[in-house]
Amino acid sequence: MRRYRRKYLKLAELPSLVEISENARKNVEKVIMEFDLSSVILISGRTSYEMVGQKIHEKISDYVVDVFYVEKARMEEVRRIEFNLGYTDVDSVIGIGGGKVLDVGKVLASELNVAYISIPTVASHDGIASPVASFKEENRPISISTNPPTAVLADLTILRKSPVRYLRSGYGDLISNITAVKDWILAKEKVDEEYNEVAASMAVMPANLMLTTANLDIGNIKHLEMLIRGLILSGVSISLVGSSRPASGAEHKFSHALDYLGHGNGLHGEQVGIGAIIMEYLHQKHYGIGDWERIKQSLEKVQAPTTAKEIGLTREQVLEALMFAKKIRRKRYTILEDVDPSKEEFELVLEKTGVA
Ligand SMILES: NC(=O)C1=CN([C@@H]2O[C@H](COP(=O)(O)OP(=O)(O)OC[C@H]3O[C@@H](n4cnc5c(N)ncnc54)[C@H](OP(=O)(O)O)[C@@H]3O)[C@@H](O)[C@H]2O)C=CC1
Ligand SMILES: O=C(CO)COP(=O)(O)O
Ligand SMILES: [Zn+2]
Repeated sequence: MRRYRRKYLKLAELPSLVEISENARKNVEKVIMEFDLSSVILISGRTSYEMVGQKIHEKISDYVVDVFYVEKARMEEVRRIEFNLGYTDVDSVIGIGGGKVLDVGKVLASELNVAYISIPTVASHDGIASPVASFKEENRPISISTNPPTAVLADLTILRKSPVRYLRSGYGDLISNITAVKDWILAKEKVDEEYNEVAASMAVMPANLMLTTANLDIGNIKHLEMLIRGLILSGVSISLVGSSRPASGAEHKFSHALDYLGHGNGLHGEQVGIGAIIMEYLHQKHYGIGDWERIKQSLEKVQAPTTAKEIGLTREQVLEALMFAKKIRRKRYTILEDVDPSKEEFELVLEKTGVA
């Protein structure tokens, strides 16, 4: 009898409202009113509050019942806020900040079962609109499933002024969807995994669009808008299938391995960008599909790192992480499971691609 495989077939919960504009920050009160909210918890970081949050807070102070600063991406922060809230009536959480703040806000809103408004002040990965939070517990990275944000307000004026290293990281996370989706197709073909064409297209098309954009410059408002739209679509593709499958393949296993081993100083998107060069090379070599040089050149174009050294990694550490990556999330079938590359093969890939 045929196995029931439709694990992704369920009613997807998606953000109800997404605004990407140069003035999105000015529409927070409008959104609060649209969703008929009255008791807002504001979550921010010290810097993001000073740079962005304070002004928004002043405008919506009638609705805000409490403000919390997030220091760490940990469950302990969620518990601290919940403890301080006690039995306060809350109908929404607004997160204003980087990934750390947005992830804590996401978990908090999910636990309180209230609306969540995500206002990114840096865009370093697709977590700005996804139902995934990434915490570090006892020095180990873990991915937690949450509800997706109810609304995402991405203000291009704020993001254009944010530190460019984070935008470059966001670019790496978007580009990494190219190898993530190749791995998903591989899993469909080799182990009959359920595949969702709509989610795959949402994840990979914006990445391909960026790869083919002439004179790519993420400081240019139009290109920045494409990047942010791509990251949001990537997050929504995850919501659509209830799994990070469309945006996380072998290149993410490599990044998780680096985090797990505590190697280097790269941001998530920097690590998966380099991972994408390596995995694209392997796809090209073993199945004749892909163009690793195009991925490398596009990362270079936005000045994102393409070598191990740039993110504080030695060749040995990269090799260790690549071998360790095979042990991460074994059920997610990727090129690592299909080819099971040896250390010698990885050494060759690092040399050929110039990664290390
Ligand atoms: N959910 C997901 O899918 C994923 C989540 N992650 C997680 O996300 C986190 C990393 O997120 P990331 O955004 O890279 O880093 P952070 O959230 O740490 O934010 C980056 C830094 O920039 C500061 N900052 C924020 N906004 C501005 C601004 N507009 N101008 C200047 N400085 C600013 C922050 O200060 P302050 O905090 O004081 O405001 C912080 O020091 C990690 O916890 C990681 O595990 C990583 C990958 C995927
Ligand atoms: O980073 C992510 C997608 O870009 C989330 O993926 P993970 O489920 O691998 O943490
Ligand atoms: Zn990612």
